[in-house]
Amino acid sequence: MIRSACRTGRTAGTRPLEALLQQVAVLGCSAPGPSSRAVEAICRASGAPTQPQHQNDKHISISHRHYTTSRPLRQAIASSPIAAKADNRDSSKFDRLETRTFSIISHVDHGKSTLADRLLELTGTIPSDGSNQQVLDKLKVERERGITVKSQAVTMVYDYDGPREDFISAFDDGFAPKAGRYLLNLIDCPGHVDFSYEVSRSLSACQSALLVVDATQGVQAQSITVFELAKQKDLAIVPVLNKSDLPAADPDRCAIQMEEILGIDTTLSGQEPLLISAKTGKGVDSVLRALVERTKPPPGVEDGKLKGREGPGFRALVFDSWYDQYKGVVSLVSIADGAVKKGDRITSCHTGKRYEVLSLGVNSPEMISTDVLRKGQVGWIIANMKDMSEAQIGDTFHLASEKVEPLEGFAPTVPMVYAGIFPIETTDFVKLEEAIQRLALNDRSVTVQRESSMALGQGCRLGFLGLLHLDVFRQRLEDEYGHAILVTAPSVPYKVTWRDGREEIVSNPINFPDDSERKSKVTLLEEPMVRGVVRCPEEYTGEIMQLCAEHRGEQLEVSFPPTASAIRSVQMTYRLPLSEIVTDFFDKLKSCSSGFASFEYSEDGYAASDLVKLNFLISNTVLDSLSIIMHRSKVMYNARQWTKKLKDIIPRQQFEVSIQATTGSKVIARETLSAYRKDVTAGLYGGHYERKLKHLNKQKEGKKRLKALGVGRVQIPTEKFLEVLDTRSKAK
Ligand SMILES: Nc1nc2c(ncn2[C@@H]2O[C@H](COP(=O)(O)OP(=O)(O)OP(=O)(O)O)[C@@H](O)[C@H]2O)c(=O)[nH]1
Repeated sequence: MIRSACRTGRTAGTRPLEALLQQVAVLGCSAPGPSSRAVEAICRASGAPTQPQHQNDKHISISHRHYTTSRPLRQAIASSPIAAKADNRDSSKFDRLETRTFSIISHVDHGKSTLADRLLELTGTIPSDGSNQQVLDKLKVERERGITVKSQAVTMVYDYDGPREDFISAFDDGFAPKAGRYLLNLIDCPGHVDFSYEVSRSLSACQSALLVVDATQGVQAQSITVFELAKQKDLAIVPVLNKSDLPAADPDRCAIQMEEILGIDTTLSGQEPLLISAKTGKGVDSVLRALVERTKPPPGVEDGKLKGREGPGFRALVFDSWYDQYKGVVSLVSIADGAVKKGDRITSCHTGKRYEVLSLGVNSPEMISTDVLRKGQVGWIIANMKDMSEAQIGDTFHLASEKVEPLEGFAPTVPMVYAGIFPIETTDFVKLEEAIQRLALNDRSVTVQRESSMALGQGCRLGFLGLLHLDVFRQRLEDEYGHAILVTAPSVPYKVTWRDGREEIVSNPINFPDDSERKSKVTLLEEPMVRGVVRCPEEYTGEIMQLCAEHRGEQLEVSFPPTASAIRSVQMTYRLPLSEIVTDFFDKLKSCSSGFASFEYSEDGYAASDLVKLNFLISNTVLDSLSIIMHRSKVMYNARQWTKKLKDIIPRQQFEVSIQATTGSKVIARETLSAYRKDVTAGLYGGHYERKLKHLNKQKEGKKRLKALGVGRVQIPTEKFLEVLDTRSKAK
């Protein structure tokens, strides 16, 4: 099969199309060039199966490579009338329409993805038979956890029947939309604070934002954060009150909150909240209407008005990119000015490299090829990029023949939580690093650095925006990499001010100053703080206050927010060190409140802190992967706990092993693992007393030598070591 596919690749230009169509069957239906829909149509017409028989069959990917590198084959298929028909049927409806791009933003679980489903159904983008649920949550981890972690863009066509008689423009210039067909680009954003970067990036491509608020819960912490992000980007805000079907819904109270907390004057025309139920679909049509009426057309210069170089030419902002096994590097772009079509030569402002546009199109919700992408559209471009790193998020694409000003990119993110990731088998490092790099290119908020540890070998130190972010990345990595990985306990970025006035952020304990060098080298040590809001039924107040105090929390505020139910709830605001909540805080909170407490946190600067580096020595050699930075008040307890734990897991050796916990040069806890005496004389039966003595003396020598080698010879079984890493984060 390989040989036959290769042959087809080489001689494609001279073979009849029918013969090529047969080959399409082995190429799979998602090859670039003509859209997957077109290839599917060709396959159907030629009686070939539309899916490869075996998705993981190597033969398919090899023949696929020949397909993508063979221009005659690509062109032959692209110019097939069946492909043209299949593509035109879908793509022509997206061209030359008025466009509006909007995001759905909200606090976690307020119903963004459910609303997105209803909007797609209402516009006929997906069937409304209920078979599609959360269509935009495509990742395995999103479906498993029921949360959105990655923004998704989808294009819909909406027939707007014109403003009603009582329509009052929300804009000062009396802007009124015309009746007709509109192209609406929807970007569904994550709700959790750890993914705010995704939200901010997606909002750059939008003109408006649907701010969804759960009418039973009202405005929440993350509603405020995402609202502020949208305001910063100067977007029109369309307030939506969701879950109106629930008896606990209180839209009047929510409207007051929107006024008081967010400053939205809900009595003004164009700002009144829309009351809907995304679950039942009630009122959802008013959302589509409001989007057209309350959003101005996208700014920018149309194609065709650029002659004589009056406009800025074609410019597109890359706001997402990913690697598709079949299609190669795909860039998701928002077209700011002009237009781009298949075959155009484009340049990246970031690298200056030139590419040819091999195919382009929109997501609706699957990838559909179009001939052109125009100003205001959001779509994908496949150019002949070899590597994911060429599709930089925040980059600007322009026509190679023109000179343009790059569009405003995205500010880099600052990680809040760090963790080391290591392969279980040290020889697998290259494979693991490759998988990390690939995933990090798709999630630019992750920072990656190489790290090596004496016990764990070569690995990477990754920075994340929060604990959930770390956990989701770990899961995506395991899915992609296909093996279990080893993640060290999370640490946070500490701030060290050195005597020479230099400020340094240190997240790896290896680089943190020892207690002994503190006086001479360091003037100030600070740790990151968070402002955490705990909400729970009143009966759990005592336990939760105790838990926060144990985690060095300082109480700032206590209030009793109104609730629809009869149970009184309490809301407590604390200032806590971030390091205290990156361990087992959530688990403890859930268990002491029988699962009823919720906790949200946001960054709250740095605070001076008495921090210490705790080291562990096995036979006088530092076990670097166990070093940890912590507050002095916790050092003694942890030192004792872990030296005991280490003693339990290290197998007895032929020599005595000392296990010490130290801060600087001071040993604060110690355990000793006594040697077992190997019976070196066991094989000598009968025998001479002198011969036995000779062997015993030899053993003594060996013991001395082994002891000197220290931890190098103390073999700690990996799974036992993992146990310590795990317990360590729990014990803290
Ligand atoms: N009763 C009722 N439930 C709803 C409604 N809209 C959403 N839900 C439910 O609320 C839960 C969360 O909905 P999602 O659409 O996943 O919320 P989300 O905001 O996308 O969540 P994240 O992406 O994790 O932030 C789901 O169980 C939905 O079925 C509604 O109008 N009425």
